[in-house]
Amino acid sequence: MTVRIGIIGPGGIGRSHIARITDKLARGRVVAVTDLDPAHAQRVAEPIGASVYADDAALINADDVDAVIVTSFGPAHEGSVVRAIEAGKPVFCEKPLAPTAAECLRIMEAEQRGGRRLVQVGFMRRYDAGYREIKAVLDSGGVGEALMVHNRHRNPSSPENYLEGMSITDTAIHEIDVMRFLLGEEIVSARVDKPKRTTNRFPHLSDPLVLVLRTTSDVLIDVEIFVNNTYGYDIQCEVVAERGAVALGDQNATVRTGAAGRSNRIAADYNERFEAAFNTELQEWINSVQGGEIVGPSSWDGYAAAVVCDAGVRSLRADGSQEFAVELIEKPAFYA
Ligand SMILES: NC(=O)c1ccc[n+]([C@@H]2O[C@H](COP(=O)([O-])OP(=O)(O)OC[C@H]3O[C@@H](n4cnc5c(N)ncnc54)[C@H](O)[C@@H]3O)[C@@H](O)[C@H]2O)c1
Ligand SMILES: O[C@H]1[C@H](O)[C@@H](O)[C@H](O)[C@@H](O)[C@H]1O
Repeated sequence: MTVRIGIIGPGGIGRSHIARITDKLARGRVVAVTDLDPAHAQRVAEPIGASVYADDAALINADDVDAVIVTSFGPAHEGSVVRAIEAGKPVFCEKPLAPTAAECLRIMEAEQRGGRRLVQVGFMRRYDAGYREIKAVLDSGGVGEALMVHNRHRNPSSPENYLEGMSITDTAIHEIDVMRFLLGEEIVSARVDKPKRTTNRFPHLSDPLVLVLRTTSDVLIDVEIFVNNTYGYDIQCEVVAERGAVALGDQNATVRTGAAGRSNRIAADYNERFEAAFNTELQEWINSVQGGEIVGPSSWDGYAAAVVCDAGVRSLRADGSQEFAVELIEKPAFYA
C-alpha cells in the first residue's frame, strides 16, 4: 500500500520533503498540497500531479489523504496538527511542534482525547549518523558520565521574517531536543548570554547568542547560536565526559590535502548537512504510518523542548543574563 500524503505549507523544507518522497523514498506519494499562497501551491502541485486544496481543513479531510505533513510557519502548526488529530490522520509536523509550550499542551490534550498517537515531530538530528554514534558511545559507558556539552549552531544567513525569539524556538530547539535524546534526561534551567552583535544581522536581531542549559543531573550545556555567519551551515557538538570526549566529525566525509593545507567542505544549508537524516526520518515515518503505530519523536518531545524554549525566550528578553527554571508537567502515561 502507498501512503497518500497531503502537505500543508510547502516552502523551503516542504519542497525538499516532496522531492525526497517523490524521488528517493519508498511507499509514499504526495497527492495533495495547500499553501497560504494558492499560486505557489499550484506551482508545487503541478509537476507531481497532486491536487490543490483551499486550506488545511479541506486537505486534511480529503478522502484520498491518508496522512499529513505540516511544513508551514511555526505559529500555524497548532491549528493544522489539531485538525489532523481530530480527523484521525497521522501527522508529521516539522519542528517546532509549536513555538510555545501552551500550544504544545493543547496538541497533547487533543491527541490524548483521540486515544492514540498520531503526531511525530521533525527532530531529524535523532536520525543523524554522527549524533547516533555519540549516543552509542555514551550509552556504552566507555567514556563515563557526561559532564558538559559544547554545541555550535551556525547558519550563513537568516531570512527577514526570522524574528528575535526564533534563535531559540526555531534554531536552538534542534540542540534542545538532541541533548534530551543524547543524555536521556530533562533540562531544568535556561539562560541566554548576549555577546557583541554581528553587523551582518537584521537590526531587530540579537546575533550571535549563547544559550546555557543545565540538566537534572547537572550536566552543563552551552549552545552558540549564530545565524548570520556569512560562511556556511556549521553544526558542531562535543560531549565532555569523565574519561574522554566524543564529538561530531567534520561535516563531509572527504578532506582535501594540498600545498595550502588540509580542508573539507562546509555544508551550505540544512539539506546538504542533514540529507541522509531527513531521508531516514521520513522513510521511517512512512513505514510507521503503514504499520499503524507512530514511533518517532512525540508531542511530548515537542512539548518538553518548547518549555525549555519558553525559559530561553524569557531570558533573551530579560536584562543581562538571567537564568529561568524549566518546569514540565508530569509526563502523561499516554507518552510513556
Ligand atoms: N528540520 C529542519 O532542519 C528544518 C529546516 C527548515 C525548516 N524547518 C521548519 O519547517 C517549517 C517551515 O520552514 P521553511 O523554512 O520551509 O519556511 P518557508 O517560509 O520557506 O515556508 C513556509 C510555507 O508555509 C506557508 N504557510 C504559512 N502558514 C500557512 C498556513 N496557515 N497554511 C498553509 N500554508 C502556510 C507559506 O506560505 C510558505 O510557503 C518551520 O517550522 C521551520 O522551523 C525545519
Ligand atoms: O528552520 C531552520 C532549520 O531548522 C535549520 O536546520 C536551522 O539551522 C535554522 O536555524 C532554522 O531556522
